[in-house]
Amino acid sequence: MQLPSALIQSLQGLPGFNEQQFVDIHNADIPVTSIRLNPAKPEVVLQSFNDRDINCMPIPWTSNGYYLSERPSFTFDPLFHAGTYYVQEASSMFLEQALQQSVDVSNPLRVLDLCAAPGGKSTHLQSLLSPGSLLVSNEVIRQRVNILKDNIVKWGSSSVVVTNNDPKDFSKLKGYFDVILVDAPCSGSGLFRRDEEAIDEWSENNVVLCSQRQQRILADVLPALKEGGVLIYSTCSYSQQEDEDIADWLTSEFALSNISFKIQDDWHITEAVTSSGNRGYRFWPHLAKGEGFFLAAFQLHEGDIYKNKNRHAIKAATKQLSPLVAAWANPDNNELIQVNDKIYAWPAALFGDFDLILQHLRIIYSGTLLGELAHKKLIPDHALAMSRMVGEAIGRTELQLSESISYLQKNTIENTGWTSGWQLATYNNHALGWMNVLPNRINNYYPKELRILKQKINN
Ligand SMILES: C[S@@+](CC[C@H](N)C(=O)[O-])C[C@H]1O[C@@H](n2cnc3c(N)ncnc32)[C@H](O)[C@@H]1O
Repeated sequence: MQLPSALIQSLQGLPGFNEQQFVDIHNADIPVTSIRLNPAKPEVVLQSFNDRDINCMPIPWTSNGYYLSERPSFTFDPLFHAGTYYVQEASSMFLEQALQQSVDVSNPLRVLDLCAAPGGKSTHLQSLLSPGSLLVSNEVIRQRVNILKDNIVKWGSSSVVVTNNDPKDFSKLKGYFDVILVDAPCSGSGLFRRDEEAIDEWSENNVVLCSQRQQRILADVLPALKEGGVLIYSTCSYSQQEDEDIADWLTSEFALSNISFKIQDDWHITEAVTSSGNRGYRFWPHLAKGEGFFLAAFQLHEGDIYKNKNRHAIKAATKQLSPLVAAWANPDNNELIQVNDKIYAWPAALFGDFDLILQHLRIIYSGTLLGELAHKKLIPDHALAMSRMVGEAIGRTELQLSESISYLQKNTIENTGWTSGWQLATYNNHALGWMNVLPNRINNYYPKELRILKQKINN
């Protein structure tokens, strides 16, 4: 098995990582088969395996999980189809510790499993929740919902709703869930032992794309978490960008605090401490008996979920920029900000909201673009001409109808003795845009993309 060298490189120095042991275990071909029993169905399963000389060894971090000494044909086992057990990777059953150590499961809870297909963690959650609890088991990809539904049906509880929604749809259920599990789609390095083809699909670029998608999914679903509620995040990737970095991003962007768990030494789970001091739990296949897995949990504080509402991502630079802008604009009640060479005016009263939106959404335009800096001078933007902020000292030249049309067609305009310098072209006293009148010509600054393309009214 040829593991991606860029992956190996990126894991150097992580607690618990040992290159030789990691490579060896991937090449050792020791399949780990594990099942989780359904406590709601009478326990005949272990006996049936024993009858077939298959040993069942308890998985230490879960109450109903067992390693099997060999892999039987599940397809031809009626007990499998009867939903008496689920074939599930052992590491991911650590979810049980995360849930039981972070919430009181003896209370009825509303739980969302956001990325649920094919249903391993949803069936596990069903077994862990007390009567009166609700589990919403969601899968966004339509083709994967049926397998999820079939597994939920097999598990036999009636307090589950299976949904097929995009994460952001859940923001309508504001503050509704006590627990949200995001078992996120990821680059899948933790499953290389089971799925060798995944190695070819792995790339550093995909790790970056996955981590961006994980952030989007989390940001979309978080409004549905109740104050004091618990978010459990997991992946089957070893990459820090999808694990530790996401944990740090969550606690820096949202009013979440990290929850740490008690783990026993003989479980051989590695505690990953992030650069912000958050704790996550990583399963290395050369240490713990299972596949690669990472889990971290968080609790939402009371109050606004967006922690950084007052910690601006962007800083107002009103004082520094005012002298430069003063000749052009009168941005009273606005703060001035600079993004690269562009200078914007943002309404002072909305500064915090603009800043918050900027951090979470893909903004195309905001406030008023006053202009762009070139050689320490401001070149005014069309948006300023269209605003009510143009400074009173700015010259204005009233155009006739035909001149106005010609200006809007972005044609060259003859200088018929107009005052020189930057000024607004107006029609009926309404600003059309900027022009710069030079001794021998007029530069027409009407935006090219807005220009009237037709040359004559009737053609
Ligand atoms: C790691 S798998 C979930 C495994 C499942 N929790 C289990 O234990 O059986 C991730 C799931 O996320 C779903 N997914 C993919 N893209 C998604 C997105 N943009 N938003 C939410 N879920 C997504 C995938 O279809 C997949 O079912």
